[in-house]
Amino acid sequence: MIKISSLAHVYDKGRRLKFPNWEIADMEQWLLLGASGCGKSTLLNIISGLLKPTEGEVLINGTDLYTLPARKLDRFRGRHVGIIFQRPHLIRSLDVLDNLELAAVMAGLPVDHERNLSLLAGLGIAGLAKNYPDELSQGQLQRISVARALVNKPDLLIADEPTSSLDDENANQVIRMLTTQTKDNGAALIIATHDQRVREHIAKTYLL
Ligand SMILES: Nc1ncnc2c1ncn2[C@@H]1O[C@H](COP(=O)(O)OP(=O)(O)OP(=O)(O)O)[C@@H](O)[C@H]1O
Repeated sequence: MIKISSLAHVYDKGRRLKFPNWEIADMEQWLLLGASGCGKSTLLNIISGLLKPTEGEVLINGTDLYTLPARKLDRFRGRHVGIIFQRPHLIRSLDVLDNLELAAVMAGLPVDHERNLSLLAGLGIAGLAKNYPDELSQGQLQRISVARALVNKPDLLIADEPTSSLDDENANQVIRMLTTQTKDNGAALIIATHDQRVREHIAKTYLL
């Protein structure tokens, strides 16, 4: 279960961004909606352990994220939270499979080669395992980001506008992958989006 309470954040010279309390039960799937600039990416960064909020708490399975020392927090995030950013962040000098394997290594987990290949196959991109990021389209990179976020079987998968660069067919495939893979892995899912195609698939909404 994920719980945020009394959260607020102030960037240098910025206004105070305040976030309503939120409880996400195991395996629940949520949309995070709100107008541009209202703080969706900020909230996702806070929940995923990347940005310490000015006020409030984030509990993931009973662990209060921001009481952990930095190294423990990094490791906790690597094991429990999968993140898909607006733009894919892949290591250019590593091929696709090595990028997936790096996610496990960084979290101190063993590499599961078969699982990584089957994640790629599930997204229809098994043939790209040995390609380098520079050789791939935006849509292919986005699907690889989805696979990489699932490598460590996270409790929570967070996706920030995961379908914005995809055509209908690829968007549908990614939404299906996100919703079914998170269920199969017992993970909760948060998707921040403006994309109507995603809104049709997920019932619960947190509005900022
Ligand atoms: N690193 C930063 N430093 C200072 N201000 C920031 C920073 N990141 C975001 N902000 C400000 O905080 C507010 C919320 O930004 P955020 O990116 O979280 O909104 P958002 O809802 O995700 O927007 P969008 O839908 O356009 O991506 C905005 O006013 C933005 O300018």
